[in-house]
Amino acid sequence: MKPGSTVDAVRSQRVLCGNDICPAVIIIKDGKIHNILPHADLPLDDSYKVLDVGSKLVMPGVVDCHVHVNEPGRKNWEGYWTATRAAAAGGVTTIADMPLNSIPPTTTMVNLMEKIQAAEGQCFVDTAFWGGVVPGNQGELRPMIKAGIAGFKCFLIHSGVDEFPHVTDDDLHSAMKQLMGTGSVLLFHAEKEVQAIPVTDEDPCEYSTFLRSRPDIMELEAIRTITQLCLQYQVRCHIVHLSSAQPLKLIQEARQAGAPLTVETTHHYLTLSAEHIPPGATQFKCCPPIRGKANREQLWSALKTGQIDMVVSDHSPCTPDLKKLDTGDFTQAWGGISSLQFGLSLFWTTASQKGFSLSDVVRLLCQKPAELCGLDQQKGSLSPGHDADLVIWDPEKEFEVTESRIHHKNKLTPYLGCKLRGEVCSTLLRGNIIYSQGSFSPQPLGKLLVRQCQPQASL
Ligand SMILES: NC(=O)NC(NC(N)=O)C(=O)[O-]
Ligand SMILES: [Zn+2]
Ligand SMILES: [Zn+2]
Repeated sequence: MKPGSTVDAVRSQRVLCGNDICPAVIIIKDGKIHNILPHADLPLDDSYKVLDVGSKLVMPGVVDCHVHVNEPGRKNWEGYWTATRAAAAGGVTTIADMPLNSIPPTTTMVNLMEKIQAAEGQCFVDTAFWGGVVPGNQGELRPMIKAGIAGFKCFLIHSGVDEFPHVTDDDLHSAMKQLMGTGSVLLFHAEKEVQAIPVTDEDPCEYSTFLRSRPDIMELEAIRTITQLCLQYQVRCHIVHLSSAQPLKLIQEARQAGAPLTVETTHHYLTLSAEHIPPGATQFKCCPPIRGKANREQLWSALKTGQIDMVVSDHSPCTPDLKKLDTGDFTQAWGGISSLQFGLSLFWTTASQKGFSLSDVVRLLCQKPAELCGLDQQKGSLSPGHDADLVIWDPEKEFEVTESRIHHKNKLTPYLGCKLRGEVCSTLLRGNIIYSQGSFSPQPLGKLLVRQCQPQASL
């Protein structure tokens, strides 16, 4: 069946139900999973439009809750049309769009309305939105919660863009007081300036020079602040893109003490390592930085024990010129890595070698991110009543990341030329085929996951 078609049932020899992989037929009604019938050979009424995928694996669509779409304002970095097509091609059926790199940033109701207008009619997958906490916008937080924002993001260090300033401890206390009792969540870019970054005459094209400028202690001290705030206010807090393994003990102690705290890492911290980043390869630059192999293995162990809750892309693209590949100067290049389309395959390629199961993939890439965004009643698992968001893929199939495959707006990614395991065949959004074998539905069928409302005069 071609992209754009709506199906009434999906039949496969391998449907991932809970911890089991079994033959089944997923019955879809009004875009929702109506029922999951065991045994794939069940006869169905002739009127049913059945997508039979043989022995391809069927699992819930990936929920990537850390994506910088950068529209409005920096559509040349990435936009909804290209980002959500890349998502669909990668089996991602829901994204949550970060409040920065767009201009304006999503820090007020008026700006949220502008973002929603920019996203209307552009999305191939469902799109939720994070608001931003910046100095002085505490009066905007509750109205944005009423508008259906998934939660908020703040930075404890320069964010990379001047229009999204980082917060001070005082700003955090003000924001926490607004968020108390709302059930919302505050996400933190957890790096803090703990020592003046020494100006050195080290070679700026050597990755080690950049890595030394962002030591583990910057994450450790930021996370110390976050755990204290989280315990004090009992507001849900989430640490985005954990790179260092050093704060894991602190996080565990805070959670054991009753902090409603979650933490994510990203595909690049689990796949790449500092030892393999060549001089001048600024496509590998991100903040916090990719650290050494030993650290990476500690992140994998923490994933295995549940100390890290989920894995996301932190898709943070820019235009190629901002990556300074001509000079290879890590200190001047944009920090951000593009990987939205390849997260499922990136994760599975290594996870499958480390004893992770396919149900671990669903927990880490679908269920837990859906919970973070408050979408777990409709997204993230194959349960009756959930949206019929499905990814149909072949976990054993190898493929190479080539430019021609990439649907992101800018084709620069550190994964170019990598051989990955796990090729996505088709992606369904509420029972509609939005992607199949390289082609997309003619119409963008994604919904904006906000409650429509008019901007209120900012207080
Ligand atoms: N402004 C950004 O997009 N920053 C992002 N940049 C990265 N991760 O390098 C981030 O998530 O902090
Ligand atoms: Zn960040
Ligand atoms: Zn980010």
